[in-house]
Amino acid sequence: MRRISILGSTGSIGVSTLNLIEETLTPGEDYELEALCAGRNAALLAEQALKFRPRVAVLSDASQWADFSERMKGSGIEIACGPEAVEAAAARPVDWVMAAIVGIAGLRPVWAAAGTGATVALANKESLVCCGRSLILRAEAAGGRILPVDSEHNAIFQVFEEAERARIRRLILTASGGPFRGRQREDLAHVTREQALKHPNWSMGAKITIDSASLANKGLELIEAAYLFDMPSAQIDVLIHPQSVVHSLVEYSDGSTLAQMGPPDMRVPISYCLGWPQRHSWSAPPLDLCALSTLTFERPDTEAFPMLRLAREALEAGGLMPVVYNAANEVMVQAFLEGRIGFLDIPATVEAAMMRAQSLSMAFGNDLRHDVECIEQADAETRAQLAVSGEAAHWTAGTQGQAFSRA
Ligand SMILES: NC(=O)C1=CN([C@@H]2O[C@H](COP(=O)(O)OP(=O)(O)OC[C@H]3O[C@@H](n4cnc5c(N)ncnc54)[C@H](OP(=O)(O)O)[C@@H]3O)[C@@H](O)[C@H]2O)C=CC1
Ligand SMILES: CC(=O)[C@@H](O)[C@H](O)COP(=O)(O)O
Ligand SMILES: [Mn+2]
Repeated sequence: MRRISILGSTGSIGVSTLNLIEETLTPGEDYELEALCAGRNAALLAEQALKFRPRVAVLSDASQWADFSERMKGSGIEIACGPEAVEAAAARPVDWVMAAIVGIAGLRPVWAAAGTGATVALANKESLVCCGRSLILRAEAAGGRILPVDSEHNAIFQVFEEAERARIRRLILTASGGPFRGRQREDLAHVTREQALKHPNWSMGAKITIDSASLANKGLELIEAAYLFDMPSAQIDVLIHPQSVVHSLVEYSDGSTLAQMGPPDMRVPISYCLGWPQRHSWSAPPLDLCALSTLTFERPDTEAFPMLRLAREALEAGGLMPVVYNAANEVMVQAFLEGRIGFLDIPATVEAAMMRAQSLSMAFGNDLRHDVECIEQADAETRAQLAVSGEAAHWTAGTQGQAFSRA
């Protein structure tokens, strides 16, 4: 019997995880649910809690608390509210946690879960990008481990032979290219929120979908891969693969390149994490190779999509620069989703934030002992500066096309 918690249960990954659990595991026999946590969707969290009956259900957003507690009245399930309650729920001892809160809001809960010794199925890439290897070391020190849910990293994890590490030439991350693949930079100035939210292959939450459109998602994934697999930037490549069937590859020095393939369905990597170290059977849709037309690969255009180049620069700068990259991106994605800025303001502002961080020397050094407080400080400082500067308006003036340079 395994004890399971799901952080971010009302989101795209959270719902898929609950669907898989419902299909393949028997409550009370195979698993019991410890915690379900969500942000502000009181109706869905209450529905999930009443159906799956966790020990505790936690909503972060206090403005939805009255609605949530009303829906949970008489259920006998412990309920709680606020970010601290989410963190406390994540710290409860369990065997397996799905970490699927979006963005930096996942940082403290992921850090807490990693400290319990649980197996943490990590979807929340932003927390790993900010923590670096310290998150992995924390999980291992507590007797647990981090398993990658992100489809590319899950693919690499499936074909990465640790004993052959010295003979791994490079990791190749695949990227769909998003809805604007093939466009020139100038064509991106006036793209709309609705266009950016139309991912060609995957159905996902809004933030990651915008990240896919700007290639910031692949940028975050580049950093994620470096930390997860302890590989230098120079040994990680990105290729555009518009079909999203080959989820990533590992090239060995004997000429073999191993790939993991599958339909673009997150239940595949989630089930791998759920079953690990065994495979987990479910009604998985088969990959119909004959129905595929062609599988194509091309180099990414980092002129039109600078977020990939900036992520590599953040990774190579080290220290807290990935925190700056992530924080500035989160602020700008939210502003774009709210219609306050244009698409090209995202990379321009992230680049400006990184240049500022570099000039303040706030983000340098390769000290991997990041603790949550220093990450939060760098995150808050980046956000505060963007707010003071009126986001894009001030930041982008005069910085278009200027290269971020390493010290
Ligand atoms: N969707 C996908 O296919 C993939 C997602 N990922 C990663 O997984 C993570 C989740 O993505 P996705 O499921 O698409 O996102 P969604 O936007 O669909 O879901 C986000 C989840 O986080 C919850 N949440 C938001 N803020 C808080 C908070 N402050 N405290 C607690 N919970 C909060 C939301 O709750 P509520 O809705 O109630 O507000 C929701 O449950 C992201 O980091 C993403 O990059 C990685 C690979 C693929
Ligand atoms: C499903 C998944 O893992 C996403 O991160 C996906 O990779 C997004 O697609 P892009 O390749 O377009 O970023
Ligand atoms: Mn991915």
